[in-house]
Amino acid sequence: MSTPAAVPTTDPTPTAVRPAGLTVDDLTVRYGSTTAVEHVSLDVAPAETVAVIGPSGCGKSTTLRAVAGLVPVAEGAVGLAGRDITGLSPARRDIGLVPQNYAVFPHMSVAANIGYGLRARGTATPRREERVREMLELTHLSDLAERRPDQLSGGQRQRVALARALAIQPDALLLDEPLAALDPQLRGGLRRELAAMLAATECATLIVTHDQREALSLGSRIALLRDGRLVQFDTPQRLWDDPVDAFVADFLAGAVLLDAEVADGHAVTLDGRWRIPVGDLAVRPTGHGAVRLLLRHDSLTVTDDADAAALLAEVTHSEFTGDGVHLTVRAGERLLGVRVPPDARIGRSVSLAVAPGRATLLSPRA
Ligand SMILES: Nc1ncnc2c1ncn2[C@@H]1O[C@H](COP(=O)(O)OP(=O)(O)OP(=O)(O)O)[C@@H](O)[C@H]1O
Repeated sequence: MSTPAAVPTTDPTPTAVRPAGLTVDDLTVRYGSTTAVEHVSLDVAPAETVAVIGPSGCGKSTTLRAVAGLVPVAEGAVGLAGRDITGLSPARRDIGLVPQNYAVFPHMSVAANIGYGLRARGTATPRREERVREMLELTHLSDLAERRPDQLSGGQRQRVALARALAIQPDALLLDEPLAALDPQLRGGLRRELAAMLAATECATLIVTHDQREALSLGSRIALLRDGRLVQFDTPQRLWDDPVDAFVADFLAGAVLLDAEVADGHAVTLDGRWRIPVGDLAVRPTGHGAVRLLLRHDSLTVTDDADAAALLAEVTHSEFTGDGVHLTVRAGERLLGVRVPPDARIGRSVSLAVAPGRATLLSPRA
């Protein structure tokens, strides 16, 4: 197990004026000739949790590392609690970091691990012991205070790392894939526990994950990155309901976003190959013109070949899911998903219709 990241050794900043939480302003980070993060801006209010999400290599960890001061900022600024911390060393940032492998000191007890940052700051023993007790309680580790990390489960070690990061009462908490190393069976329970623990803190929390479910359930807002750039920064609901582009729709919800045109009571899409009666759509257009059609996994059904509004599509893949079969079909250049009952007799092509009220029309994005 690797050694933990540097822990702040200075006294906390006076708390008189602390207007803002964490701000990342036009951040660019380069590793030599590789630009890992490009012009990313986001903010996290005190007591808020923002999830940073995106495909592998999109710059999530780099964003976190730049906020922690572990990689240099090429352009832009990082602010915390009303001060510019861009040029500060990691130790002077009042930030608690839980790195990807939630490293803890293997030779120290749980309690000593949690109290480490406080000791490094010279916090008096009675206050330190009180704070360690509070953190043990918050993370449900009181009974394990004297154990060493190798006597703990993965989930318990993760809680020690979290408790240690929170013990110093940081202004910001950074969590890099906090549940990634855990068994899938453990993750659901720990996700709920983590949400409860984060709700009990006052710090601005930035959590990196590549798990859509984790982001949707833990973040009050989500920053979605692609190729080092911020694609959308919004509430989970708005990302779900109104994705800015097809990438966001697909990444977060496995949904498909098609450009469409409304004319003569139909939404026409896929280069005119599919004319969907607007009465079948969840949101009916008020006028004519360009719209976007959002299709989710339950938006389509297989219909009769004689259905005039049907779209003929070629089946490219079928996957048994227990309660049904998930078909991937090709319509022109686009791949769409449709669920059918397990006993459905499906040939090499299918006729698709919109399940009434299950596909949504969105306004075009500027
Ligand atoms: N130390 C480094 N030196 C050079 N390039 C790096 C370094 N660390 C990361 N990169 C590159 O920067 C880009 C962003 O990497 P980063 O680790 O931030 O992505 P990520 O979104 O966290 O990925 P993952 O989900 O796989 O952990 C990638 O192209 C990566 O290869």
